[in-house]
Amino acid sequence: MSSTLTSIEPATGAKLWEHAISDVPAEVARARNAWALWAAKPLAIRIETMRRFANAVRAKEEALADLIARETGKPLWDAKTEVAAVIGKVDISIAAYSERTGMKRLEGALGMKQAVRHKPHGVMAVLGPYNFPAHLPNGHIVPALIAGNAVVFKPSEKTPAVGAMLVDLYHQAGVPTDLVRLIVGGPEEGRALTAHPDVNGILFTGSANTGIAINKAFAGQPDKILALEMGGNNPIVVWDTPDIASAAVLVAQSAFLSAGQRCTAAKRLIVRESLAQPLIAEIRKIADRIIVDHPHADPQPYMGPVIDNQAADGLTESFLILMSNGGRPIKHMVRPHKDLPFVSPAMIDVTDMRERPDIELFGPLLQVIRVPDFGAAIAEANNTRYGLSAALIGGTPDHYDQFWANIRAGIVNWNRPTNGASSAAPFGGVGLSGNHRASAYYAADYCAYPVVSSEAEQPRASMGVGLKEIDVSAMGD
Ligand SMILES: NC(=O)c1ccc[n+]([C@@H]2O[C@H](COP(=O)([O-])OP(=O)(O)OC[C@H]3O[C@@H](n4cnc5c(N)ncnc54)[C@H](O)[C@@H]3O)[C@@H](O)[C@H]2O)c1
Ligand SMILES: O=CCC[C@H](NC(=O)CCC(=O)O)C(=O)O
Repeated sequence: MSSTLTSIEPATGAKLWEHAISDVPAEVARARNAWALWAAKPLAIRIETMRRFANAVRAKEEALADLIARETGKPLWDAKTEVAAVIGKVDISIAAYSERTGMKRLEGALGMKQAVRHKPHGVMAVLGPYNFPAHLPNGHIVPALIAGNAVVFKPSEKTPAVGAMLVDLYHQAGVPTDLVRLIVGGPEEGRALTAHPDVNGILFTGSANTGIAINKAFAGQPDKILALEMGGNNPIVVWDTPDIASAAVLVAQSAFLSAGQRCTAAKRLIVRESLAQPLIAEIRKIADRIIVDHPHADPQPYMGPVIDNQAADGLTESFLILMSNGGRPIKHMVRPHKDLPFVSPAMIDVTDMRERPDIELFGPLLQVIRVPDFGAAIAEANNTRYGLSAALIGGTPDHYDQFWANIRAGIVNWNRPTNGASSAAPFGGVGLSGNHRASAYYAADYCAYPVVSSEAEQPRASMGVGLKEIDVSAMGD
């Protein structure tokens, strides 16, 4: 067992970063000790510290974007949008805290006064994915800190350097060093956090398999908070539209942005049989023009590599498995460099497959399903255990009403891509995509619990009915 973790640049195979594996109990103890003082600080101080964090990120935005691009392989322009989301998260979380978990006064019958306030849970463990190594963990950490929690943060073992830089930025902004602790490690350290008695909750973003494992590990512990943000097998349905060119662009963006490594990426294109041929031809033209290159290349690429060779091998193998089970290739997945994880965008028609695997193929691989009518399109879209994002392109307002009413997902869009969700809205899915604890604007909800207090300035009271009369004659003078 290695005692260090090494991070590799996907685009070059070069070593990027190395660090000793963390001592999980020691880090949790430091966060636990720092918690009470932070929770007792006025909200205004916690908010001010988060604003300083946003400024600290602004001051280092070039360096952070560069590191994200190098460690994930995503194009530099894509990494810059991730940094913008990190900065934007602060103001959004401040507004969300006051709207969703702020203080409220209620006036009841007979002048009874009640107050609703929120308390932090304690030490929250944040487990991050590799595809958005800064933005998505930050989407748990900022609301957790505003609410008064301490945080132990374990970035993905594939992107620890970005995680380390994020933690440095919190500290530079004045977040106490012991309050946010970096945990360097992999699944073993994730399991140690899950099992630790002093961790009050896990805020997780990652794959459904890992989310389910954590859910099982938490069985019988109703006192622990668990927010699961997991993957998707997201459908994009294209129905009657005169604008095939725009529909094709929306499909290509949904499927191939960030090399398809977004939880909201479209994995299945469901299209009316009569539109299939012209639409597929148009998407193919776009896919043929997509530049796949190093994140810093000039001209700028649309896609970089996927995260590592194992992921690239898994995708090309999946393409072959779909083919050998009846899928008809529309555009093959090609690996231009034998030892590096670059893959080209790929499409396969799986309409005639008897059984389609309902798994998230986390890369630029789009499966096409042709259907005869709108009812069949909705049935196909729902033919998944996941339920994160779904989009309808084209169709009438009636089609959209029907789509919205029948689709089982946390994001249901019309004439917009499946991905690119806003931080200013709730973000989460159902089924294998999440456990009904939406993140983004609703992250405030799982970072604090409500406490209701009935309050009066004096202990004035009466028992009301059901008491014996007082025998006044028996009372002394
Ligand atoms: N819904 C969302 O908001 C969202 C956002 C981004 C990514 N994702 C999903 O994340 C996945 C890609 O990320 P990934 O491959 O890094 O996910 P992953 O599940 O492999 O890892 C996520 C984190 O969990 C840790 N971990 C792994 N096994 C663990 C265990 N048994 N116990 C505790 N922790 C453990 C990892 O070390 C990592 O930090 C995709 O499925 C994607 O759809 C979801
Ligand atoms: O990979 C998963 C996230 C993709 C991204 N979603 C968000 O950024 C949600 C907003 C937030 O968490 O603040 C997308 O939809 O592209």
